[in-house]
Amino acid sequence: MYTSAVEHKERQKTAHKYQTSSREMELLFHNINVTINKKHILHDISGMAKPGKLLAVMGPSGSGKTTLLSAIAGRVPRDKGDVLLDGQSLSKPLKRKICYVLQSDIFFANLTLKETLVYTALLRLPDSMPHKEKMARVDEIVNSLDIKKCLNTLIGSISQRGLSGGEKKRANIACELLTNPKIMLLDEPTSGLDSCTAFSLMKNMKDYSAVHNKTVVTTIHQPSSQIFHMFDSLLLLCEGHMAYFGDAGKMVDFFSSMGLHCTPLYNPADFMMEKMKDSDEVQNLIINSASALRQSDQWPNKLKALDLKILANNKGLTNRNDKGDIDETEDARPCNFGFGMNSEDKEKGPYPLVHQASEISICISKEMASKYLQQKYDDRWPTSWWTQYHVLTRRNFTQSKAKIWSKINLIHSVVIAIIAGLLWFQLPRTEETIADRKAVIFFIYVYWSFIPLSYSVSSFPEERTVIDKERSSGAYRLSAYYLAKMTSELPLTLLLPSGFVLIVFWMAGLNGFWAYIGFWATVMLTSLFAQAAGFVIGVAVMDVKLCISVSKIFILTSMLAGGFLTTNTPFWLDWIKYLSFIYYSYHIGVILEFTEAPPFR
Ligand SMILES: Nc1ncnc2c1ncn2[C@@H]1O[C@H](COP(=O)(O)OP(=O)(O)OP(=O)(O)O)[C@@H](O)[C@H]1O
Repeated sequence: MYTSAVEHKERQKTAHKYQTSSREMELLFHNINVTINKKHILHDISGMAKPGKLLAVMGPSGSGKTTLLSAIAGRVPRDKGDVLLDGQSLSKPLKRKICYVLQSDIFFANLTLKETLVYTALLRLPDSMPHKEKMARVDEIVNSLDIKKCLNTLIGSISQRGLSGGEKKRANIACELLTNPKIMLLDEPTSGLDSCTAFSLMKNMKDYSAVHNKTVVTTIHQPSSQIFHMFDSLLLLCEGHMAYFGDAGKMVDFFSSMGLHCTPLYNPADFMMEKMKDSDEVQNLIINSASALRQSDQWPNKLKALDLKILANNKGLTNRNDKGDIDETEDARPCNFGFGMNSEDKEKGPYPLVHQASEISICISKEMASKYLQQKYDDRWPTSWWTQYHVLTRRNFTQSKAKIWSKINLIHSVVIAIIAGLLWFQLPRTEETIADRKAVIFFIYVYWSFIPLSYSVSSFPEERTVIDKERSSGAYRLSAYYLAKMTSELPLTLLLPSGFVLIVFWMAGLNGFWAYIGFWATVMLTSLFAQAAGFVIGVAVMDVKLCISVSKIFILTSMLAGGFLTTNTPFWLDWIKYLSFIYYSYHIGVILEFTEAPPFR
């Protein structure tokens, strides 16, 4: 995949073909209000971010930065407010144009960085894109983010060493960049990094957004002055209220206008944070000044137009959209507040704000209707169900192979099989061995119920965060994931019990070849059932500790009611055996062992 520079350039050219297939997008959010658990977190937050530019969202801890990004990405419901991409409201297909890089690094720990990126590319890039181009895209992102040297390193986890914190942050961003999003939302990409690594990461992002004309919004806690000067625009939040929105370079002037002066050579970011954590009076002063800024000439026209629209609606002005008589030939100037204005439109002069405001509903509905219908089918899933199933099976197998093929599992099963085989070694065909024969049969079924159940029960809760993250960016269907998971874990479920039955059955000297085949088949079915039961418990409970407790109750009850340990249950509890899957397996095993068998002496 990583070969000569010439080849790399060629690949970049072809990758570029897919990147520039559609134009880049401007993000506009207006009067965002969010309440979570009855707590009003965001109050009328507005702002915009342009292609090729970096918008930084800053504010003290708990001021609502993450909530704002989540609301823009459509992952947190808004009480009110609009999010517009190039003038269109945020629809489901448009959400896929946004990538949201979470603060925490959520990955499969057993995959290498290269595997992670390749599987992400295969899952999230469209089927129509040739495999070679997908790999070229991975190659390009790897070079842009400078992570080539750690491609073969495991992602790792708390208990297993892997990528460093900075490398994980880059890996996180790389996975999202693969889909060539129009808008990138980064939540605290530099948290936990030293200043040098943080600077290099932000520089990578700045360069990437400039070269590829991407719109980038990032939250950041306390940037160094070097990082601060990279920002094009700045949105300050103070306890969920807007404290500033405008050019990053003019923030100091804004504070000076309130009589809050930043001394030369002092980091403007530190200065601003100090002021926003100051007394209530200072905080109110800042919030009120930001409010006044919204009424001033410095406030962007596109945001003003939206303010006016709300004002017009509140005053009950008639909206032509309500009448349903849209004249498409009348004044064909773009109605999306100048987004994509051509020179002819510009000559016609600025479109009156009030006029723009009254037109907003019309443009959104007209443009959306056609675009949405067109995108509805194109953008629902990036890949077909079959691709998702196939790639997820491979990925899950790679991720779980350490667990599936671990030497410990293999040795553990062989040792138990040999011990059981020796304890019940070549049972003579006498009446005294009937109880032992039943015991060995029961033991095999219980053992191969317990093992698959205990593996599968914890796998969903462990993977849930990764699956949630991937599914919220629309990567694949749940059905594809579930079936892929079942398929990839089949080897564990079937191969080990096959070997186990082979050893114990013949060592114990049970009833001949055909009984062996029937016995093997029922052990396989029992294992599959136990695996499925484990998945169901895992999905239903989702808490690892609780899962283990519930699965213990389930397996022990199935065992007790299985028909071997208890034969004289009270009549009013006799029905319980029918709820035990081991009861059915055990009785089939007993039938196979004692019918059509040589007579007992
Ligand atoms: N599910 C929730 N229930 C109640 N309050 C919440 C919930 N989620 C967030 N909040 C509150 O909303 C406020 C804003 O949280 P948010 O995570 O957006 O802040 P932040 O600026 O990103 O903080 P930090 O910089 O520490 O990450 C906080 O006071 C937080 O306690």
